[in-house]
Amino acid sequence: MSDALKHECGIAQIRLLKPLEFYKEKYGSAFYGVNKMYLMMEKQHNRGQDGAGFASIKLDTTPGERYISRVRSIAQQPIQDIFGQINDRINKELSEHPEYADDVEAQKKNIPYIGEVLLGHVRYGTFGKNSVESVHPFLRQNNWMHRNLIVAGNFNMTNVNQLFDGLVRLGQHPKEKADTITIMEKIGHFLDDAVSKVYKKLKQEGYSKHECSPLIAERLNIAKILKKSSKNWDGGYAMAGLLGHGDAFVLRDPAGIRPAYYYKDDEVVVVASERPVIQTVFNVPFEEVKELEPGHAIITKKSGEVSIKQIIEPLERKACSFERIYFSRGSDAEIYQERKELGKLLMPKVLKSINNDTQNTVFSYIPNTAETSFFGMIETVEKHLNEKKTQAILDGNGMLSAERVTEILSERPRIEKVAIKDVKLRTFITEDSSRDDLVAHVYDVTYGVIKPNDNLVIIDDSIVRGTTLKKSIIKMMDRLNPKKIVVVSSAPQIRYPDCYGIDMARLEDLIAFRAMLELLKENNKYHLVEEVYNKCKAQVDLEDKDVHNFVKDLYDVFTDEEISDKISELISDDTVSAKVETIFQSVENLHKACPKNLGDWYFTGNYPTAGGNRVVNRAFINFYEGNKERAY
Ligand SMILES: O=P(O)(O)OC[C@H]1O[C@H](OP(=O)(O)OP(=O)(O)O)[C@H](O)[C@@H]1O
Repeated sequence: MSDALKHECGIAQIRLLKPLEFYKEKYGSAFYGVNKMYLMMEKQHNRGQDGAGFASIKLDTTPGERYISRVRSIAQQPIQDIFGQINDRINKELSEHPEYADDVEAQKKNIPYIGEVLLGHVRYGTFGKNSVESVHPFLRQNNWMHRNLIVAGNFNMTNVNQLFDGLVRLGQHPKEKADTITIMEKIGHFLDDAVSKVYKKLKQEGYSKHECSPLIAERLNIAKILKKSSKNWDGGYAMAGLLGHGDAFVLRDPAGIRPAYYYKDDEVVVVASERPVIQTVFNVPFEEVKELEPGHAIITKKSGEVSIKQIIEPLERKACSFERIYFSRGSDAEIYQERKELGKLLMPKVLKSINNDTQNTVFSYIPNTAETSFFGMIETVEKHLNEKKTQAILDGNGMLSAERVTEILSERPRIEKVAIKDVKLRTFITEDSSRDDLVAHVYDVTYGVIKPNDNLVIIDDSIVRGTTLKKSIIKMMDRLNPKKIVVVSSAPQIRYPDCYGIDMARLEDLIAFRAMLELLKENNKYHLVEEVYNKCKAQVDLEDKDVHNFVKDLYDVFTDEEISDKISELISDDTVSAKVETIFQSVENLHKACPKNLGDWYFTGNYPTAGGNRVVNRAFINFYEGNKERAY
C-alpha cells in the first residue's frame, strides 16, 4: 500500500427534517442547508487543507430528475473553491430563471446542490497522489435509488489488504485497492444484498414492482448493514454515508479513536468531527451537542426518524489524545482547558531548568496551536511569582519601605511574541513533499526583546519530526542571542507511528526514534536493533492478536530524560551558540490533563486494536530493511 491515501479529515453531515419551504420561510433561503454546510466545513479547515468535497441528495424526486449532486476540489483553497462553484451555478440558474426566486419547488427541481441531506468533507492527503479522485465523498452509483451510496470518512484502517482480499472472496472485482473504495464496496455489498432481500420479501407479500420502492426505503435496516460491513474493520474511523433515497448514517469506531459529535432538534440532525463547529453554526449550547459513543452509529432514516444504535461491541475507550493536543480546534470548551492544563503541568520542570530565575527569562510559544498551553504555563509562572512575592514580604517582618514592597510586587513574567507565523497553513498536515520548504520559510522572529543573559522558554504543542525546530525555530531564536533555549513540548515524545488517522510518518522520521538509535550507537548497544528486527520478522505471519510490540524494548534501554537530551542535540548543531534543552510532557500528566482521551499509542506503543501491533512491527522491519513503504 505504498501509494495509499490517508484520511485524517473532518466530516460534516446535515439532514433537514422539514420541507425546504420551511427554511425559506423561516431563514429566508431554501439554500439554508448548503449555507450551513459551508460554515461547518470552513470551521473544520484545521482538519484538512488538501482537498474538500460536498454531496447532497434531494428527497422524493420523480424518475428522470437528478437527485444527487457532488463537487470536489484540490484547489489551493478547496473549501472556497467548491462553494464558489456551487454559488456560481446557483446564481446562474437564478439569473437565467428569475421565476425561480420565490418558487422553492422549482428551485429543488432545477437547481443542483440544493437538497435535504448533505455531506461535507475536508481532507489532508499526507502522501501518495493528491488527485481530485481521492477526495471524498466517494460515490457508488446505481440505477436503483436505494443502492446509491455516498461515503466520506475520517479514518484509517490498519487492515485494508485483508479487507480487500475479503471482497475478492465475496466474488467482487474492486476497481482500486484504496481504502475508501474497499470500505465503500464493503458497505455497498451488504446494501445490495439487503435491498434484494427486502425486494424479494415485498414481492412475496404481493406488492407490485413500483409499489416496492418506497417500502424498501422504509424497511432497509441500516444498523444491520453496518454491522455486517464493519465486522472485520480494524482502525480508527468516523464513517459517514448517505443512501440515494435519503437515509444517512455516521458510524464511530469501537475504541472511540476518531471523534464524532451530533445535535438534533425538530429542524435538523447534524453530525461533525468537532463539537464547537456545531455549537457555532447552529448556535446551540455545549450540553446540547452530544458525543457519538464508540461502536455506535447515528442513523437518520429518510422518514426523519433518528436513532443511535450500537453496531459493534465497544472496546476500552481510547480516544485519540493528539486530537486534544493539536488536531482539533482549541475553541472547544474542554479542549481549551485541557491545553492550558498541559502547559501548567510542565512548569515545575521548566522552573527547574531556568533555576527559578524568572527575572532573566522570556516565555513565548510557537504559533498557533501552542498558544493555549502557553497561557496555562504563564498562569503557573504568575502563581510561582506570587508565592515568591508573599515570601519576600513576610521575610520583611513589616519593616519594608513602600518602595521596596512596590518593587517586589512589580515583578511580572516576561512574556513576548518571539516567533511569528507568516501563513495561516498548518504545516504538520501539509503534504509531505512540500513540507520541509514550507517549514523553513513560514516562521519569522521578533528582534529586540531578548537580552544576552536571558533564558528563552518556548512552548510548542508537539515535536514530531523535529523539522520545525531544526530547520527554522532554533536557528532563528539563536540569532537573538539568548543564553539558553528551553523548548517545551505539550505532548510527550512521539515514539511510534500512528495508524488510525493522524499521520505520524515512518518510524525513522520521528525524532524520538532517531535519538534512541543514536544513544544505542553511542552506548555500543546497536546490536539490539538487529535482535528486535529478528523478533519482528519472526512474528510476521502471526495473527494480529498475537503480535507483540518489540520496539518498546529499545526505548526501555534509556530514560525519558536521556532521550530528551539527545533530541536537544539533534535539533541544534555547531552553528547554534545557545544551550538547548528540551522538556517533554510525561504520559502521566497528559492523562491528567486530558482524562477523556487516553489514547496514547504514539507515545507509549500501546495500540488499542490488534492491528496496531502489526503496524509497528511492519514499520520496524521497513526501517531496518531500508524500505520506504508505509506500514499500513
Ligand atoms: O516536529 P515537526 O514534525 O516539525 O512537527 C511539529 C509541528 O507541526 C505543527 O505545526 P503546524 O504548522 O501544523 O500547526 P499550528 O500552527 O496549528 O501549530 C505543530 O504545532 C508543531 O509546531
